[in-house]
Amino acid sequence: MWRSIRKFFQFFVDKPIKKGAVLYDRYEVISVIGTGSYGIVYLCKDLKTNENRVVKQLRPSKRRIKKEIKLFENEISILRLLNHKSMPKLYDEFSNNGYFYYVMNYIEGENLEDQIFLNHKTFKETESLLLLARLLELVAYLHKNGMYHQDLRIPNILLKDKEPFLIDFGLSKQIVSVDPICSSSKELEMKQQDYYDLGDILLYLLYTTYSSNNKKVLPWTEELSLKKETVHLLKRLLRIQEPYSDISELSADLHAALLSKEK
Ligand SMILES: Nc1ncnc2c1ncn2[C@@H]1O[C@H](COP(=O)(O)OP(=O)(O)OP(=O)(O)O)[C@@H](O)[C@H]1O
Repeated sequence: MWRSIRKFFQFFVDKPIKKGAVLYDRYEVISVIGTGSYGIVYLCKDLKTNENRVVKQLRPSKRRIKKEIKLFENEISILRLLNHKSMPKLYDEFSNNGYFYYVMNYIEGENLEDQIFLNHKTFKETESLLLLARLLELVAYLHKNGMYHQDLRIPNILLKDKEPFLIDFGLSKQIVSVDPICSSSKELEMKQQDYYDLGDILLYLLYTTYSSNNKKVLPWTEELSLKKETVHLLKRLLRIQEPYSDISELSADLHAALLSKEK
């Protein structure tokens, strides 16, 4: 009962801002390009520079919830630290009448979830591993700089001409390491969470070519016909076997899988 009242309330309060409205006297709304659990994302025109920008607004229904404001602020503080062509660049942040916004560059790609489920895009084994290798480079950049994404999922990856971009840093963490050589148990835990999520993404990609009339659901090890190196990689990513504790080991196994012949 309370859930449906809350949903009804959110539906009205979270109505997106209309096309043509100008935010902060500067960003003209062109369209809504995404809605997530805590943000509404607009494509806007920056009237000062004439360039397209993306403005993310904290959902109005969440603007009085401390935890949600904290997540939004956390995302901004992580974006401020990023300096990578395949990750968003923060341009501006503002609040207006108690609503919170930040501004980033527009990445013209489509998210991987829509590509798979709406456009029915498929990825063969080698293509899946190659995409994983590109994602691993992005994760390596974050980890090297003491940042952990912690929400690597298919809706948080945009693909533009086969190049992946990482977005949605709301749950990301930054740790200033005391010892640059040895990572603390917290760092290791966060690292392995990102690796696990990469394993989950790889499994999504590999299942795009799977079809069967079999009504019985079997484990992925039986449903998918994969190279033994890919199975080994997945088992370690998904912690079925000893999890990876550093990126060089993971990277070596990924390259071994890429180099071996497809079944
Ligand atoms: N910089 C960008 N350029 C282009 N599209 C973007 C950009 N940022 C976000 N989007 C689009 O908006 C959607 C929602 O963005 P985002 O994941 O940041 O919102 P969210 O509310 O944090 O979502 P979630 O429910 O995953 O927490 C994305 O899936 C993507 O399609």
